Amino acid sequence: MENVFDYEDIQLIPAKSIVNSRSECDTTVTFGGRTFKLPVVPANMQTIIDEKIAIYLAENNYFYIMHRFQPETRLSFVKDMQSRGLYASISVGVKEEEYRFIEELAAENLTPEYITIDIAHGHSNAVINMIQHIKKYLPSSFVIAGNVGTPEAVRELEHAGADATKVGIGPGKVCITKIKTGFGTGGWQLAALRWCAKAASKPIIADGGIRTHGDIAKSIRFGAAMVMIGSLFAGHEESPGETVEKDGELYKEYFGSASEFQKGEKRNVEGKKMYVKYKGPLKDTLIEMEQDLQSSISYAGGNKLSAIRNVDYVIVKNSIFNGDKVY
Ligand SMILES: NC(=O)C1=CN([C@@H]2O[C@H](COP(=O)(O)OP(=O)(O)OC[C@H]3O[C@@H](n4cnc5c(N)ncnc54)[C@H](OP(=O)(O)O)[C@@H]3O)[C@@H](O)[C@H]2O)C=CC1
Ligand SMILES: Nc1nc2c(ncn2[C@@H]2O[C@H](COP(=O)(O)O)[C@@H](O)[C@H]2O)c(=O)[nH]1
Repeated sequence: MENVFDYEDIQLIPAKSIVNSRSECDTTVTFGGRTFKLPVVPANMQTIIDEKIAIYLAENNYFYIMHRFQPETRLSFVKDMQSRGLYASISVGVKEEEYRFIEELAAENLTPEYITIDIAHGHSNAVINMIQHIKKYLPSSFVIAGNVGTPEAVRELEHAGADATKVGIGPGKVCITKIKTGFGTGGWQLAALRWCAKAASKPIIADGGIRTHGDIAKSIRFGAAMVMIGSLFAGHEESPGETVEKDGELYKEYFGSASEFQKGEKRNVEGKKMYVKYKGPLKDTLIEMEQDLQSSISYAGGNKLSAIRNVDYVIVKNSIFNGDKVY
């Protein structure tokens, strides 16, 4: 493939501003029939989201996807969210018991508004069958399928009935797939996103590898409708991970969904654990993300997110950071 690059190799080129203040720029996005404040979703991982955070995000018009690692709580989670008048957005895997879970939801007349099929190698018959099963039992759920890293995979999952696909195999901060298997989009996630987006006829979620708020704008430029983020959302006051103190500083744990910490065993491990500096309240990060994205929109010469989609860009061969630290 020609033109392989990643987030840090790209700079978007400014266009004449049409706003008098960045606060005029609208960062909202419509995804699956609902409008959200930001085109951003915290990763559906156990150290990133729990029920309390899901409620906060839904109540404040942010998109969320609950993880699938406490399967016994999912049915009551859907009930609880919907009885509060909130949307329900859950994850499933592809094992046999997940088929029964979908049937159970249908039998109880519970239709989650969003269902994400969350497996490592989403270009598979296992995912295609699960998409079709969900569409048969819960036809009005919006189905997100992944993860994938090629246009063929996007087309096949869309053709099977997926309403959106999630792109990113191996670019994550706690991912070791690239090292353990030699495969994935790690190191060229942004180019893979562009490649997949050209083939897509439905929305794409860019998943993994976001290290700065500017990377959100770059994802939008290269075809993402939504951006899934793990590490930037780890380490908050509300984050579910364990908090530890080291040399007088607070840190919180962040581990991969395919790590031995998640799995409880050392089989097919493709994730690791790290400690992230304590960041304070989640609300502050969401506000900063919104302000930074408003600024991105203004540099794009517009007042809506869509302005970013058309900007020119350059590939900066030696990395935009020139050895600087991000913060
Ligand atoms: N985005 C990414 O880069 C990655 C994300 N993850 C995350 O880790 C979690 C666990 O993922 P996963 O292991 O898929 O989930 P599961 O452990 O639930 O596995 C799902 C099913 O797919 C099978 N499977 C898994 N990997 C492959 C493969 N490469 N080829 C064929 N079959 C496969 C598994 O069987 P068996 O275990 O017997 O092979 C199992 O039956 C998820 O949350 C996922 O998102 C993991 C790796 C990469
Ligand atoms: N290869 C692995 N990828 C994983 C694992 N757990 C989660 N993930 C993926 O990472 C992103 C988050 O990436 P970040 O760069 O924003 O931190 C997440 O959404 C998953 O797709 C894992 O164990 N192995």
